[in-house]
Amino acid sequence: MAGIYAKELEVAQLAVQRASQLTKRVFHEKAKGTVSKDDKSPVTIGDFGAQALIIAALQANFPGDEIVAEEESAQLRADAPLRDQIWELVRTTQLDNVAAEGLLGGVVPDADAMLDIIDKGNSAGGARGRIWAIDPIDGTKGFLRGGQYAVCLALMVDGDVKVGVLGCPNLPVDDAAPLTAGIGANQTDDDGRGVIFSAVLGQGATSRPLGTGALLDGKKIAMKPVDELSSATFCESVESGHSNQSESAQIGQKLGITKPSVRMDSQAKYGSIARGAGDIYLRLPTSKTYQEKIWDHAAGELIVREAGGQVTDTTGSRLDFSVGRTLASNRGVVAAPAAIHGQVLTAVQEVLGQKE
Ligand SMILES: Nc1ncnc2c1ncn2[C@@H]1O[C@H](COP(=O)(O)O)[C@@H](OP(=O)(O)O)[C@H]1O
Ligand SMILES: [Mg+2]
Ligand SMILES: [Mg+2]
Ligand SMILES: [Mg+2]
Repeated sequence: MAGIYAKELEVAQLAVQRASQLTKRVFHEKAKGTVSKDDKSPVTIGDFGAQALIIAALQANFPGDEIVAEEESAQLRADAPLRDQIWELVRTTQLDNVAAEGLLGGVVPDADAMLDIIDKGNSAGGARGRIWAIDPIDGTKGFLRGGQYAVCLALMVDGDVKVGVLGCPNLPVDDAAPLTAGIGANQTDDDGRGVIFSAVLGQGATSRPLGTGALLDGKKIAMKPVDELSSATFCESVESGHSNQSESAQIGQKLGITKPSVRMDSQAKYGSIARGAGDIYLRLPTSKTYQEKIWDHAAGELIVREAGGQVTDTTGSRLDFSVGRTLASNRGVVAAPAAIHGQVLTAVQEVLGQKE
């Protein structure tokens, strides 16, 4: 039965699959064409190329939709060699499935068209209409370090996330493979790796092997029931600048969790807890001013909720994707199975309350 948003889901999965093929090529190269953005964060030819391929696919299918994407082309317009490197990747990355490649609209006409396509991701977001959120590489620092990263795409309608897709090239295909401390470093996308997580609001969440052609069969995923909170696995960012790791350690202690946190980059954390490979994801603000970006959370948040989880910020409010390009009304993220989310949130608030 083709459900509501069936076409959006299919196009989104194929677009993420194709963009992941591009990022995988760059992942294996020593020189990843890294440049520094205004905020000093890194961006690579993989980020720009993946964004171009995803937007091209969306425009071929949903030309009236708005797009909020992380990257913009300004730096490439001032750097022809960098632009050409990206164009070469974009021009030569296709799905081996001809029908799927056709559905995505085929090859972008030329390098200038590619720059314009990248800039189609400049929507201001908001509470009205159909808006896609794209993070072409989430966890760019992990991507550069050889850790986890994710290609992320979500559709919001009137400010609500309806469809979410995450491509995680370096995660094991096996949903049952538990998170271990090593999963955030020295990763590969060799055989047995690469998974797409997807969800449609009200229709549950699935995982399927990433593959390179027609979409492979998906399996329903669900969060693992946590009988004993003390044996739960919690995950957080590798980057101490992105999430306060000393507070999360105190929260873990309060909950009686003895295992150290699993640190991994990107929304691979959301996908991993959604399939029960881990249990809790904490993202604790490191500054009073930083606003989380909608593309860093939209897909993962839906996937976790559709797998039986609850996701709030540290004040207990649902994440509000309707207020623009950032989650301006939220602070941090607390994601856990619905049955224990309240307990986790209480511990979070006790620890954060101490520093007020
Ligand atoms: N001070 C900060 N606090 C929280 N998140 C931050 C941050 N500075 C950057 N980020 C975001 O953290 C994301 C990565 O998350 P994680 O640490 O979980 O891997 C980055 O996404 P990109 O890698 O797409 O730029 C970036 O948007
Ligand atoms: Mg970035
Ligand atoms: Mg990101
Ligand atoms: Mg990114």
